[in-house]
Amino acid sequence: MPSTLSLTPRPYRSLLSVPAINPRALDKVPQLACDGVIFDLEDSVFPERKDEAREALRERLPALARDGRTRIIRINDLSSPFAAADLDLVLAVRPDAVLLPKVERPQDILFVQERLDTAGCPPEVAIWAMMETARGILEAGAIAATGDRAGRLQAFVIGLNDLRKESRVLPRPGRAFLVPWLMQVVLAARAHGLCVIDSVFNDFRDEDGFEAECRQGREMGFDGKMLIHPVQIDAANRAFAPSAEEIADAKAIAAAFARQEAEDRNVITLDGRMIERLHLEEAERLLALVQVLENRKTMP
Ligand SMILES: CC(C)(COP(=O)(O)OP(=O)(O)OC[C@H]1O[C@@H](n2cnc3c(N)ncnc32)[C@H](O)[C@@H]1OP(=O)(O)O)[C@@H](O)C(=O)NCCC(=O)NCCSC(=O)C[C@H](O)C(=O)O
Ligand SMILES: [Mg+2]
Repeated sequence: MPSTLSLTPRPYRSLLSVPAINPRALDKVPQLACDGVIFDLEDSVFPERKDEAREALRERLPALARDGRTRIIRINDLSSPFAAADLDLVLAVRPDAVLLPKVERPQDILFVQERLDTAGCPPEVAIWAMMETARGILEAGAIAATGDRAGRLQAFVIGLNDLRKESRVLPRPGRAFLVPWLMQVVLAARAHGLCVIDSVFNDFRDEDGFEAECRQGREMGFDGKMLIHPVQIDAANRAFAPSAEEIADAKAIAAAFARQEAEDRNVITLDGRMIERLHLEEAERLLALVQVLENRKTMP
């Protein structure tokens, strides 16, 4: 059974990583138009400053991004000396999700799930997993399956910096040699009803390169992209939102199936194309997302 959490149409077009140690970056969060914020305790925080970063989040997170945007805390990996205190923080401030880096085995998810469950953490606090090691990619299906039967796992996030480092695949436009692994993660996620977020793009001044990678990510089926800099937000929001053509097509499909003559039919013709009820389900999912995005625009 796919996770029920993932069936809620919540937009994840743009998830900005904000170093928990950087107060000026934290100050910017309320003004940013990203769909979610990943408050980072891992790679962007020097080991000697982990306590300070945790304290900043303990103090500031309750007031940050309370406007419906997703609040995620990325903790340090479970084998590090920092993970226990990071999890204590998660239990104290209860973000929408805790993001685990370098997940390699189902047990990594189950360990954190057990910790949250036994501490009485509400089921709405989800677990997200970074897929960024060779073992993690090879085990993607088994890891995704931990989200079944109302497990807390809700999303995968790709981490290409770590994956390139370990695999030694060179960074190249088009990511040709990485695409099979990325698609393996997308497929594993979808098989178990999870969301799936594409990797960061490091060269934040390269607008064309970033837009091309967002387009590619959308075509590959990702729900959105993890970002490192505010300048990347608008392009990601555009690329991962349904286009005007897609919205018009979804509305036409919904209207065609709403006609009386389609009432007892599973297959109809629309503009010379075969349309089945599965296309209606796709159209309804897309229109529900559009509605959520519209509502967000009108929020104060
Ligand atoms: C990459 C950066 C270090 C660049 O910082 P900087 O040189 O300071 O950029 P700018 O001068 O252009 O900044 C302009 C103002 O914007 C604010 N800013 C910058 N980035 C952010 C941000 N992420 N969130 C909020 N605000 C931000 C700056 O503070 C400037 O404002 P002001 O100080 O008032 O002048 C920097 O962008 C950065 O630290 N980015 C995030 C780094 C990070 O989170 N890394 C971890 C995620 S990457 C990852 O997960 C890799 C993955 O694991 C994998 O394996 O692939
Ligand atoms: Mg990483």
